[in-house]
Amino acid sequence: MIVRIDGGRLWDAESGQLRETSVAFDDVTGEIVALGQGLRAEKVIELRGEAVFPGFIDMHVHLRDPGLTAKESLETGVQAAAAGGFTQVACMPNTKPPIDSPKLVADLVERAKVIGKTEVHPIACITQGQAGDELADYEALRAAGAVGFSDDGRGVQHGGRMREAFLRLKELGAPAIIHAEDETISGKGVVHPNAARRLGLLGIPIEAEAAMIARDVLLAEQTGAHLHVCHVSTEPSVAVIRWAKARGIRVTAEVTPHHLLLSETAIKRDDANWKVNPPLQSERDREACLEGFLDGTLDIIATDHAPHTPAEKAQSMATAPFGMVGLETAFALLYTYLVLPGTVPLTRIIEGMTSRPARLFGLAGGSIRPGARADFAIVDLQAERTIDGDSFYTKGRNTPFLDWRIAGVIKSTIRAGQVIYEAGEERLS
Ligand SMILES: NC(=O)N[C@@H](CC(=O)O)C(=O)O
Ligand SMILES: [Zn+2]
Ligand SMILES: [Zn+2]
Repeated sequence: MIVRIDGGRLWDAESGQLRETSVAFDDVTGEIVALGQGLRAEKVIELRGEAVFPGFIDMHVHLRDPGLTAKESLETGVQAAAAGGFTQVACMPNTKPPIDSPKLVADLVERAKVIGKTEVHPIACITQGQAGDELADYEALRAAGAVGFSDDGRGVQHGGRMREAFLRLKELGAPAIIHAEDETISGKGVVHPNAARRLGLLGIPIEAEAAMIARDVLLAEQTGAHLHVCHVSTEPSVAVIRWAKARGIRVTAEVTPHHLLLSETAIKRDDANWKVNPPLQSERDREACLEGFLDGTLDIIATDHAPHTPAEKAQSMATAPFGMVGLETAFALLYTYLVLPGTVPLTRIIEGMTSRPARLFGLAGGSIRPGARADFAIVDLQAERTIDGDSFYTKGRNTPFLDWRIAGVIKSTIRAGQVIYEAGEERLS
């Protein structure tokens, strides 16, 4: 059946503007058929001036399934993703067991298909069991549907092992997606050194991140593999990546909403909702990330959605796990606090959440044009709300953005021509 969306303002990537026009898609093939006025359709979705963006893509989320489902399950995770306007997410393998076998990869893809909400692209382990030693079977994992490889949660500490991984990933044409942290530098630290001094906690020296990025861009240069750097958070890291790109090294990078919007100066007390890895860094680091995102050194936005149970996050920052939820607040936070004040153009945010991740990782979607997959995030940019954990679809409540006022409410999300989220729908469990 041909379905038409009327009354919306469609994102036009070319001009970076919203245009009052219609779009028609086929809900059987799941593809966009045409844009413009006067399109024939058997069914009409009537909007009232909402913005229609390409479905958002998040290359870094933790869905905690299998094994850690007290924090999140595949069901609640993909519903949270759909509620955030995301039609595709890539999920990290630090589950229990870690995603290091083709069967585990295929299971996630299959189960996500059955749930029928956001599409899930598993990222499989770089090392078996994420133990940092023996390499996983990349070819088999790729064939099962892995979009890339990462030991996220930890960095691969052994440079020689990482070099072997790069060689094999180059062969396969798959990206190495790195959590950059030299643990001999970060040690047992939990927050930025300034916050550590204020609160009597252990600090994470900021160079723990850039030290490993520097190692890995050099390995990428020599092996020719695609290096993708997760959650970049410091000024020296941005500088190293900028240098590597100028040198022609195949490196791409992501930045999170929390590292663009918050710095350690905002941590007022020992509250584990503010504990994340890499930590909230200095104001100077935050500004460098913003600059890096604006000039394209940092390619894409990724949430690093990392749900934990309320009990885990009730602990002191000294012992609570690292991580913040992000799927349901990402777009509105960036829109309200970076786009509306004029700090970042809307087009850069949308590109960082749609076309760029699609292009870098070879995914469907990411643009609104005939023949593209009918993936849409439909957003009321005028509507405002206050961030309230009780309204979340994720099981996680761990966010430092509680009570922040945001503009931009996701009204519905469409993937491959099917409505996968409507505001106010019931929670899966
Ligand atoms: N970002 C975090 O603080 N935590 C992540 C791990 C990670 O992304 O490194 C998690 O799995 O909880
Ligand atoms: Zn990480
Ligand atoms: Zn992560």
